[in-house]
Amino acid sequence: MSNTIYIGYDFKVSPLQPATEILIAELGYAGFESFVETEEGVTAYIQKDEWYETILEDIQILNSDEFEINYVFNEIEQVNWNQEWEKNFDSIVVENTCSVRAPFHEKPNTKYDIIIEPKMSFGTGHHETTHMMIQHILHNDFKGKSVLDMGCGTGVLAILAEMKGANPIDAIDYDNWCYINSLENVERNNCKNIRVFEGDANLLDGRKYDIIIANINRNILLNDMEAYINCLNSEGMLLLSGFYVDDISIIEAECNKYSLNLVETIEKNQWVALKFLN
Ligand SMILES: C[S@@+](CC[C@H](N)C(=O)[O-])C[C@H]1O[C@@H](n2cnc3c(N)ncnc32)[C@H](O)[C@@H]1O
Repeated sequence: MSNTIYIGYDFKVSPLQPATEILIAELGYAGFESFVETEEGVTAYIQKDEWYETILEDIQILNSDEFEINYVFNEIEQVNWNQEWEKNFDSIVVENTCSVRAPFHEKPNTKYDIIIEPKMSFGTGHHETTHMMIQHILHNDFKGKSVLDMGCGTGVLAILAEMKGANPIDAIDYDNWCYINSLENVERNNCKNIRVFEGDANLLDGRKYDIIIANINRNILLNDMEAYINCLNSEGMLLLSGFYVDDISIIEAECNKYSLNLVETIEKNQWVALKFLN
């Protein structure tokens, strides 16, 4: 499997707000996946596979007379999420119950304490989607359940699933860095019930799970939904994130095709995480 190549756009925005906020929202709808706010604007990342020549043509704010927005962009072999993490330095705590921190942070007083060194992988808990998926996992019973974490990144969600009693757990990511990083984090957190695989939905043939977790993005989820649902047990649970409020209807319609019903929505800064039941 190859490493994920990103295109990074460095936007300089004047005046900064509300233009930066609007720009991030518009870029998110266009398929950009990660954003790092800078002193002068924002750096936005999109996977090269999702990128096309005219991607900025529909970004309305770039044509606004009220703001001046300039940008440069280039191809990046690997985004160093670790540097972004260290820039953001703080550990995070979700609902006073689950912390996600680096080894150099002080041990917090939380029921679930996850130690992550993200290196080049996505999943430190700082992103809205990871945060909301952690919330869904905290709210649900994982004891003795078989779990699939698709697009595991750092392995953070699989690790929390094990801490909540899930067994066995399969964690899959198509990115080589994420695969290796998940293996390291699984070990770092003394997890015993997680198997990590490098690959995608093609690995799923024949396996069955009580709970499937997938925080990826709208297009991949829509593309691979059938494969996920084929390996979900009857009365299983599907937790999905990596997309926006406006995408709920298309994701819900796809799940309804397989008789899965939307039962809970968590929303944060326009991002959502959905819980479906079979
Ligand atoms: C938004 S990150 C989520 C990481 C982590 N699960 C979390 O919640 O923080 C999405 C992850 O999915 C992986 N990914 C993207 N497309 C995939 C695919 N088709 N199959 C498996 N993994 C994929 C990426 O490499 C990335 O690590």
